[in-house]
Amino acid sequence: MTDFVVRPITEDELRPTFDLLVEALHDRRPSDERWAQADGAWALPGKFGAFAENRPVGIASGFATSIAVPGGAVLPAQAVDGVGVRADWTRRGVVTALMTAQLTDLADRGTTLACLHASEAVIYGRFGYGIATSGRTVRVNRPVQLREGVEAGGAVRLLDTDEARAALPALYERIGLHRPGMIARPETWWPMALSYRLSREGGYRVAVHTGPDGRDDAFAMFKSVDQATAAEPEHGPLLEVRDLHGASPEAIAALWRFLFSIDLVATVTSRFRPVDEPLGVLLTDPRRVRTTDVEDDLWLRLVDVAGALAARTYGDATPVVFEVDDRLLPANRGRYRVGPDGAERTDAEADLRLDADTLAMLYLGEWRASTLAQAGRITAATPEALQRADTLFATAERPWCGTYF
Ligand SMILES: CC(=O)SCCNC(=O)CCNC(=O)[C@H](O)C(C)(C)COP(=O)(O)OP(=O)(O)OC[C@H]1O[C@@H](n2cnc3c(N)ncnc32)[C@H](O)[C@@H]1OP(=O)(O)O
Repeated sequence: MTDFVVRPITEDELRPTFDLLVEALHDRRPSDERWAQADGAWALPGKFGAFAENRPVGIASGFATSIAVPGGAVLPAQAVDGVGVRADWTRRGVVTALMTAQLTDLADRGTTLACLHASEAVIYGRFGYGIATSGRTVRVNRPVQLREGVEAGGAVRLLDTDEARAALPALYERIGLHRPGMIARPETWWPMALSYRLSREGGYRVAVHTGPDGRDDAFAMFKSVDQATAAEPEHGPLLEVRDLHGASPEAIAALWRFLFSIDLVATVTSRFRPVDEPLGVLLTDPRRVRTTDVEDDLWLRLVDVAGALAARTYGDATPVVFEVDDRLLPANRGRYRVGPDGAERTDAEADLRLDADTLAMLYLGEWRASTLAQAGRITAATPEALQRADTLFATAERPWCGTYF
């Protein structure tokens, strides 16, 4: 018997459900001042609550965005930005009911994809989400020297808070969704991201690079973290870089050049960088760059499998027929023929069988079908069908999201 109901939340339930979410994530409820700074970013559309005796016991929140897929198409998507269940209501099916309501609603409204960042990797596979991008943590020990020939043109300037608020949304939009996995940032994303980070407490500063053509083409946020200890009082600060984006590899390299040049810094770190970012090879000594972690980043869910498969491009190989199982959205079940000319439903015999979460892992090009088959996630009629799938789904660049939500 269900002793809770799931429904879209109402205006006066916004703050109680936000409080519930931050407590589930072991954060503190926002003060009135911080809630005001968020400036309506926790908005009504896309939020389902679970209620017992009219009090919230669970929340699944999302906002509408779009996501770039291989080949350059940008598809309608929902970014699921907050899922939490009150501690005294966990393991009673609350999140299952919320995920079912949210995904069914997205399917009814014709949204093609859903995506999220997961607090734990064991939660979302059962709802058809799969790891679709990875992020690398880099640690760079100064001093470093860039190789001759690395872009040195243009200029970098620091923005004050008001300038950053005014400039960054348009700059991100102009840089564009140039890698599969990148998402559009709606207006409501920015206040939540900037208000705290750019405050005195948040401590982040913003650098913008202007290219030789006089146009701004890259930006980064960074903050200094004290590393001095009693034993090492002169240990220089660590520079934590986040949200670094550029319109071209040259613009990104020019911004790294600036960040590596800041005086007194001992170490530069950044989390969730693209796994294939060529940072080490910019330097005369590539060993100065260490990869200290590689983590799952964006989890993807194909809400409309036929629409999603038809929208991306594929490599050159003989077509493969996939049989997809989808427990939560049964309309997606069936066989799909995927080839260099596109993808469509078919009645032909299946070459490969897989679940919705595994298809999501393949979709942006992060994983090879043959690797997933080795892990028992794909059943193949022949090994050769796996090789064809590897070629069809391969992408030139690793997918990357680069936006935290
Ligand atoms: C996108 C984001 O916001 S990510 C943030 C997710 N939120 C958090 O991590 C906050 C803290 N955790 C929570 O709020 C909750 O524990 C949630 C949301 C993770 C899970 O909610 P619940 O209502 O407990 O999940 P529900 O009861 O529907 O469980 C469904 C299944 O998943 C399993 N499951 C759920 N959470 C976990 C977990 N953290 N670890 C292992 N298994 C889990 C359950 O055991 C259950 O399995 P079963 O179907 O085999 O019985």
